[in-house]
Amino acid sequence: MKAVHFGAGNIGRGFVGLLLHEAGYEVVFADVNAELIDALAAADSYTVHLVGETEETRVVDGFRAINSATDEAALIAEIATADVVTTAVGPRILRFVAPVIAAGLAARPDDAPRLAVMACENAIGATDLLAAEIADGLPDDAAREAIAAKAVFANTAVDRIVPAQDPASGIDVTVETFSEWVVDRTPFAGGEPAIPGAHFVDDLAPYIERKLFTVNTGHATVAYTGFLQGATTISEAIAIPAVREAAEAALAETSAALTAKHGLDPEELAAYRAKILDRFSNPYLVDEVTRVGREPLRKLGRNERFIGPASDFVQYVGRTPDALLAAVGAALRFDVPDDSQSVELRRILEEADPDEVVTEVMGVAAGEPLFAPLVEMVRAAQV
Ligand SMILES: NC(=O)c1ccc[n+]([C@@H]2O[C@H](COP(=O)([O-])OP(=O)(O)OC[C@H]3O[C@@H](n4cnc5c(N)ncnc54)[C@H](O)[C@@H]3O)[C@@H](O)[C@H]2O)c1
Ligand SMILES: O=P(O)(O)OC[C@@H](O)[C@@H](O)[C@H](O)[C@H](O)CO
Repeated sequence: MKAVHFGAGNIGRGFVGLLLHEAGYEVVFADVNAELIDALAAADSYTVHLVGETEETRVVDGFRAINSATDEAALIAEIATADVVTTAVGPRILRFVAPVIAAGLAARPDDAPRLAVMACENAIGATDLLAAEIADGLPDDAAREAIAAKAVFANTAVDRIVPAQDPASGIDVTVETFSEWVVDRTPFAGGEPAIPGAHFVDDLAPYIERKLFTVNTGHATVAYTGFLQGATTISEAIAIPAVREAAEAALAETSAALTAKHGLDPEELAAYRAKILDRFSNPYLVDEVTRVGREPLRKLGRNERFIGPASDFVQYVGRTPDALLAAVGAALRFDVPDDSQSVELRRILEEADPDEVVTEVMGVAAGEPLFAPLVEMVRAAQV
């Protein structure tokens, strides 16, 4: 069995690549980072260090590595003969990997088993987005039908905290011990790929929303409020009482929305929240607030970790999500010169009208219940 995985970065090596390897796949990493690809190609194996209250190591070997910026022909040939394609490149990058996946699918024999395609990104419907990018790049409906017949696209939710790595550790990766990979079973119609580390479910929506609107809402709240308090890492930030309170309050709102919308059990959600806050406190992980807060414009989007649960809270709980609004206020103050979206956010806040920021950045229209309070948050961040 062979899997082609796009994005040999933190989660690519520390989670998706590891699970595919443990499932018995020969993993072919594809990445545009030449230094990383050269290091992977020159190595026989890399080690994943799982750190927390217990420590373990796992070795990944038998992989290959292809530079997707310079060796497209080799990558197309690999996709044409693979069983699985996964990505962990970031949602904004999916459009750039779509054409080569389309070419690999086109090169697949008509009688080959359908290729399982799963985008492992922090976004609702990331695989749908990838499938749409692939379809948009094709010349006509006949080409779209031919490609659709050769692939099965399944959405997923992936959860494991993998910080930026110390360059001194080379291609080895340090990760937390916790991990969860949930995949929508329905597109496979009974023929899901054999990945023992993945959990196939009939309805992904509650899982992805529970993950994104708890782990990632909490993480981002800790990152943005911690940044404002001068914290450098997530474990440092969550040790500050005001930061922890901000995260607990935001997650109380997201849990209430999840219960009202999906019927999730409040006690189970309380235990899930407690476990997640413990994961953020992991003293063995050095995870910087700048990584967790990266790309604030993406994180302030309509279906993302703040506005998504805030609008569900208004719709299903019927109240104003004050704690989520406060977290949005902190996100609007994220000022990191190395983060191009933070720089762009600062420019937008200097130049744009608050109404425009709410409609354009957050996707909330005038007249929606969240519009006025969000405009107030933007206005306050502009002074
Ligand atoms: N790190 C985590 O804790 C974590 C956990 C769950 C999900 N995720 C999600 O996984 C994705 C990747 O996150 P990460 O933390 O591993 O980031 P990362 O920056 O460590 O890795 C991304 C990799 O993608 C590569 N890349 C960029 N453009 C590419 C292209 N056109 N073709 C091929 N490769 C390309 C980069 O060179 C990099 O190696 C994101 O969507 C993130 O939200 C991350
Ligand atoms: O990857 P992002 O930028 O969407 O979010 C940053 C972190 O919250 C994220 O990478 C978490 O570490 C991860 O989602 C944990 O499963």
